[in-house]
Amino acid sequence: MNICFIGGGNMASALIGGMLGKGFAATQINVVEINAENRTRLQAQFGVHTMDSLAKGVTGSDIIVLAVKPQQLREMAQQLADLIDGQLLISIAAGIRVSDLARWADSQAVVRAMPNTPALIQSGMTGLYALPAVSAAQREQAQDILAAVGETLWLEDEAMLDAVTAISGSGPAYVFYFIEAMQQAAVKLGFSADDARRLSLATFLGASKLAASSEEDASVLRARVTSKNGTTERALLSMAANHVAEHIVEAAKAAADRAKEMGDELGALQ
Ligand SMILES: NC(=O)C1=CN([C@@H]2O[C@H](COP(=O)(O)OP(=O)(O)OC[C@H]3O[C@@H](n4cnc5c(N)ncnc54)[C@H](O)[C@@H]3O)[C@@H](O)[C@H]2O)C=CC1
Ligand SMILES: O=C(O)[C@@H]1CCC=N1
Repeated sequence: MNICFIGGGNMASALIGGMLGKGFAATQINVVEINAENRTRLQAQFGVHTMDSLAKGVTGSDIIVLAVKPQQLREMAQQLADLIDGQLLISIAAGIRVSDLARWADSQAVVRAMPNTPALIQSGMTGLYALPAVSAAQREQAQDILAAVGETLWLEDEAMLDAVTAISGSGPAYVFYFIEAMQQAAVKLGFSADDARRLSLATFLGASKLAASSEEDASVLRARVTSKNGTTERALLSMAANHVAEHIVEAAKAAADRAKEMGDELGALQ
């Protein structure tokens, strides 16, 4: 299975790094990237073959992963229309609907996926949606690539991919934001930046692993930390008074709305 990435930026790099770590061979992967600096970085970091010509990258590829920005996708897909011959297209662009991509690329063999950057360490989460014309074998190819870098969730309703984008696609940024805030708190309480980083990261890792390995709901695990009239209770009361949970829900809703808005705006282009 030969795979061509078009666009070799942040998300393509995370996917490529994760795939190589899981046993894919660098010789299976071509990357079409217009930026020369990025091509040099990709070659040095992953040993993959890079090029700036779409035609060269696509030749001999079974699967094409579209990893450019949503605003760049239409032009690229329209160029691809003359170059492809039944290869599976996997788009990871936020918001862009499969029907629009199928129209631009003049192909029905299209899967829309929403991965996330922890794919780099095979700890990703990807939502997937396939057009009805995608064969079972092609669905399996998409599954093989994305399952290599983490968990997958196939959706029956494409609109739910905007929600996946808001939760797991953008989600790592929310978690990093919380880690940053914890580090700031630790520094304010007197720790060096290094110790603040250690304390915050170990706490996130430990709590995440505990939540993932437990049958209990997060609310139950939270209650076990929270002694009556103790320190945690004081912190959680402060968070509740500041409506932290509601703000997080609102933020994720804003992300989902933005995904839909991008789909509407960019999909309206012929
Ligand atoms: N960064 C993230 O966490 C996630 C991003 N995505 C999606 O992945 C896509 C890429 O996002 P990033 O990697 O963050 O962006 P990025 O800007 O890091 O990467 C895009 C790359 O495409 C290249 N490029 C632009 N036009 C090109 C063309 N015509 N031919 C070849 N290369 C071209 C750019 O030089 C750049 O290196 C977006 O559509 C985004 O919605 C999806 C999930 C998560
Ligand atoms: O911010 C974005 O638009 C992309 C999609 C999900 C994560 N990054």
